[in-house]
Amino acid sequence: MTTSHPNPNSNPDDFDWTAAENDVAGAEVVDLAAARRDRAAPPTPADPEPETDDDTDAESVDDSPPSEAGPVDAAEDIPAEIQIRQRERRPILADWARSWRGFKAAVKHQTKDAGYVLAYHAVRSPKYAAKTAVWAPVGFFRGIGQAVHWATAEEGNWHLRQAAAARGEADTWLKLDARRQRQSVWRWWVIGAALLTLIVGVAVLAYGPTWWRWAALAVVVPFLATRGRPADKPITDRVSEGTRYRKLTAELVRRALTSLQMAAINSAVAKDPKAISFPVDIHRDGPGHIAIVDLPYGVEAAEVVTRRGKLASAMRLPLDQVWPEPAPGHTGRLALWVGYEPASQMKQPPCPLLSDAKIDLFKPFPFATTPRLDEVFAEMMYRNWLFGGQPGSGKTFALRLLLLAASKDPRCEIRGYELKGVGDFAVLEPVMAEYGNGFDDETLARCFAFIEWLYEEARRRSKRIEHYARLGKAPENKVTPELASLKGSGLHALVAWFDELQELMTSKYGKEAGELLEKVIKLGRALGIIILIGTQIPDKDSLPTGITRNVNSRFCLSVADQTANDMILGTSAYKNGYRATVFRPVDEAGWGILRGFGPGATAVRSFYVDTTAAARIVARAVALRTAAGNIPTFPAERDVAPQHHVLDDLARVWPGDEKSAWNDALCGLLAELRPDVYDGWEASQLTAALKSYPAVKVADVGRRVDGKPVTRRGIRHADLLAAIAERDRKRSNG
Ligand SMILES: Nc1ncnc2c1ncn2[C@@H]1O[C@H](COP(=O)(O)OP(=O)(O)OP(=O)(O)O)[C@@H](O)[C@H]1O
Repeated sequence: MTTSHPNPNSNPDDFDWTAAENDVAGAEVVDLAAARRDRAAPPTPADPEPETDDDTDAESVDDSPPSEAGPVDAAEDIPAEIQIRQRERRPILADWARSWRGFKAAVKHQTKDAGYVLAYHAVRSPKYAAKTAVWAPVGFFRGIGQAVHWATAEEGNWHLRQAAAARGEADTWLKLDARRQRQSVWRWWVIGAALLTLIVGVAVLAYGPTWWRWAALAVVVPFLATRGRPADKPITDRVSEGTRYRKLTAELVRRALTSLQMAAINSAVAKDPKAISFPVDIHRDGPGHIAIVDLPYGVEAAEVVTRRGKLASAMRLPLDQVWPEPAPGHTGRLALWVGYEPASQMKQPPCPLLSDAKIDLFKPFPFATTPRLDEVFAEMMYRNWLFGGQPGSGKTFALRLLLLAASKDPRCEIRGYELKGVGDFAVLEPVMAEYGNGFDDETLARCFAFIEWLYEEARRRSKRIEHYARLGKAPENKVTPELASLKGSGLHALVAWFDELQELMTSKYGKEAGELLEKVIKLGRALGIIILIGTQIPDKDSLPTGITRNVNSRFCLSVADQTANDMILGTSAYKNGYRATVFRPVDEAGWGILRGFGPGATAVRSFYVDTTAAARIVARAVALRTAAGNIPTFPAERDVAPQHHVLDDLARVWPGDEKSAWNDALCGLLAELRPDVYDGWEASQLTAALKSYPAVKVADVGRRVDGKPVTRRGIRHADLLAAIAERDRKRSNG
C-alpha cells in the first residue's frame, strides 16, 4: 500500500479528493488491539521489516541495558527440556555450607578472625580499664545533667520564647512558658519513677548474690564510660584492617575491573554502569569468596586473566590472593576467586601419598591442590605427561610426585633417566627397575637404548594385547586392570620417565630418539606404557612437536613467555587465558596450569613432598612390593619379554627326543606350561612369534597318524637350539 501525504504548502483547494477517496477505499480497517498485539510479538523472518517508532531510524541503537532477569528472547523453538536445563537454580544451601570442606573453611576463618579480635582487645584491656575508670564518673554526672535538662523541657520552644522576649511580647512568652511547664511536669514524673526504679534496683543488688553486683557493674560502668568519653576518643582501639581479608563485593570487583586500563571495559561501563554484571551472587567458596562476572560485551575473560597483577593492585591485595580464571559458560565469563589470605600463607594439607594406603594406577590419585585447597586428582593409565617450566618452577618435584604414586602400585614397573645429574630421583632407586642419572655420553647412550627398547616393548605388548583380545580379555584392545594384575601377562603398567629430556633431544641421539619416542607415545597409551617427560626448554629442537602434540596431560609450571606456555599447554592456551607466565619461579614453586583433566585447565599447586618424606613413601612402597612378591621390582635386564621366553619355553616343553614338532602340538604344550601367556595360541601365532629368529624355520613336517602320512607346519629342534645359542651370544656381547 502506498500513501500520499498532503503537501502542507499546497493550496487546499487543489486537493485531489478522488485520489484520496480511492486510497481510503483500498486501505484496511485496522483493529487497534490486534495491531498492538502484533507489534509486541518479535519479528519473524516472514516479517522482514519490523515496525519502527516514528522517532527511530536506521542509525538508532537501543542502548538500554538488558533486563536483569529472564532471557531476552523467549525462543520458542528451543525444546522445553533444554530450556529447563539451562535455567540455573540457586542451590538451597550456600556453597560453603554444602561441602564439609567449605563448612570447615568458613568456620575456621570466622574462628580465626574472632580469635584475632579477642586477642587484640585482651592485650589492650588494662588500657581500656583505665579509660573506663576516667570516663565512667564523667558519664555519670553528664547523664544526670542531661536528665535534668530533658525534664525541664527547656529546649522544646526555647527559640520561640527568646523571640517573644526580644519582641517584648510578654503574653506570648507567658503562653509558651506555660506550655513548657506543662511538658516539664510529666517529665519530672518520669524522672521520679526512674529514680525509684534505680533505688529499688540498688537495694535488690545490695541484698542479692555478689555476682549480680559484678554483672551490673560490668554493664553500667562501660555504658557510663561511653556516655562520658569525648566523641572522637573511643574507649577501645580500632582493630587494624591491615592486610586482613578484603571482602569481595560487587563494587570492589567493578572498581578493580575498571582499573585495568582496558578500553573495552571502561567505555562500556561509562555508557552503562551495569555492563559488568554478576549472574550469580558473590559467595563463599572454600577459604575465600568467588565472584562470577559477566564482562562487558566483547571482552574476554582471558584478557582479564593476563592482568592478574593489576587486578590484585586494584584490590590492594597480594598477587597470590587473587585468582581470576575463565569460567564455563562463555568466553566473557570470569570466575574471580579471592582467598582469605595469600596462597603462600595458606598451609597446603599434607600429601595424601604419605598415608600407608596402596595406589591403584587405574584410579585417580591426589596430585595437587587448587588455590581453594581443594584436592585435584590426576591419572596415569592411558596417559602421557609433559611437565615444563623454568628452573626452580618445581617440575622435578611434580614429576617425582607421580613416580611416588606409581611406586605405591606394586604392579607398576618404573624406569627412567634424570638427565640433569643432581640425583633428585635417587630416592626412588629401590623401586625402579632402571635408573640413570647424568648428562654424560654414556648415560645419554643408555637413555637412547632405553627408548629403543621401549619401542620394541610397545610392539611386543601390542601382540600380547591382540592375543588377549582374541581371548576376550581385552574388550577395548587395551590393558585392563585384570590384565595388568595378571602375572606373566607382560601387560603391567610401565612408567618410563625422562627429566630434562632436552639434554637427549639436543644430543647426537636426538633425532632418532625423538622419532622413536613419538611412536612409543602414540602406541603405548593403550598398552600400559606411561611416558612422563620433564623439560626446561620446550622449543621444537628440545622437544619435537610430534611428542608435544601427542601428550594428553600437561602441567605447565612457571614459564617466561607465551611461546613456552603454548608449547607445553598447547596452541592457543595463552590466548584462552591459561597462562603459567603469571607464576613466579621459586617463590611460587609448584604452582602451574594443569591441562588434560576435564574441560579447560586449572591453576593448581602440586603437593609438596620433600626428599625425606619421599623416602618414607618409597619405604612403604618397598613394603607393598615385597608383600606382592616383586622386589627387587622387575628384572633389571630389559630383554624380559615373552618373545625371548618363547625360545626357552619351547626348549622346556619340547617332546622327548623328537627332531621336529608340529606347531599346534607345541602350542598345546606351551599353554600347559604358561596358560596365562599361551592359552589359545594357534600354529600361525607361534609362527609369527618366531619370525624374529631367522634360525628357526617354520616348515612342513610330515608324520604318520594312524598309518597315514599327515603334513603340518612345524619346527626343528636343532633350529631352536641354534636360535637360543645365537641369542645368548648376542646378549653376552652386550
Ligand atoms: N609443590 C611445591 N610446593 C612448594 N615448594 C615446592 C614445590 N615444588 C617444588 N618446590 C620447591 O622448589 C624448589 C625447586 O623445585 P624443582 O627442583 O622441582 O624445580 P625445577 O623446576 O625442577 O628446577 P630445576 O630445573 O632448576 O631443577 C624445590 O627445592 C622445592 O623446595
